[in-house]
Amino acid sequence: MLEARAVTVRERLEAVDAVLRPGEVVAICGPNGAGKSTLLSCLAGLLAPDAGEVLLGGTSLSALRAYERAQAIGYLPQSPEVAWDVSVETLVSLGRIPWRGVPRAEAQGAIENAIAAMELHELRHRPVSRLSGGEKARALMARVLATRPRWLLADEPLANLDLAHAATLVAMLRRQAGEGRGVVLVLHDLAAAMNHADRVIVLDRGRLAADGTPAQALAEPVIERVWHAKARWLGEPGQQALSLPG
Ligand SMILES: Nc1ncnc2c1ncn2[C@@H]1O[C@H](COP(=O)(O)OP(=O)(O)OP(=O)(O)O)[C@@H](O)[C@H]1O
Repeated sequence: MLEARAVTVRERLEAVDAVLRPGEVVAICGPNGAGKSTLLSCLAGLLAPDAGEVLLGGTSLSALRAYERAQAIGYLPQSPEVAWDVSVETLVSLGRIPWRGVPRAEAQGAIENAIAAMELHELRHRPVSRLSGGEKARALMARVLATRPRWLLADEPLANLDLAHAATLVAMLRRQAGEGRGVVLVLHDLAAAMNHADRVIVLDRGRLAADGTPAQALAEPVIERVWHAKARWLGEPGQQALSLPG
């Protein structure tokens, strides 16, 4: 389990509690500035809370060594920077850094699976500087997958993807959850959260506003209270769209 216990970051998060379970796809939603990225960074162990703590399997993240944390938790930031202009294949292989000492064949298998999962075969030798925004996003997700972490934390992973690649990514994340990994996604697209998450956490001005099934946490009255929008859900469960008044 990955647990946020009364996590507080000054002026950004106020005593947020959340217990995340393996096998679940959890969406973190909320308006701009609500604290979503801040919470995800705390869960990844990249930002230390001012108060409260994050526990992984009962152990405080701050007590783990950096490589142990990196083996367990894969993190895709909202606007990732790539420091060196390496090829896609090299970038993906950087996901194996936390696992130094693991047999080469196992590492290569993880890299090949990640390249296949993100449909990057044709781009594997291309320098990162010559990728489109969506291609780069897929390459960076493949780097996270190559680590084979128990937890996949991604900030707006669908933002740059076209329809088909977004569907591929959603299916892949569901498979990861089906294999027992925990998947935590910051999503602005409330329909994606409604249709694809098992559970939704809503933040509002640094506080927990709702936590439950998508139907509970993204109910129309919650959307009105948190987003100040009179929206209506249309369509069948699993294929819902959000209609906003013009
Ligand atoms: N490094 C920082 N130092 C101080 N305050 C910050 C920092 N980064 C973000 N903030 C502030 O903390 C609050 C929460 O930011 P955060 O990025 O977590 O929001 P978010 O919900 O992810 O927003 P968005 O949807 O716009 O990406 C915002 O008011 C933001 O201005």
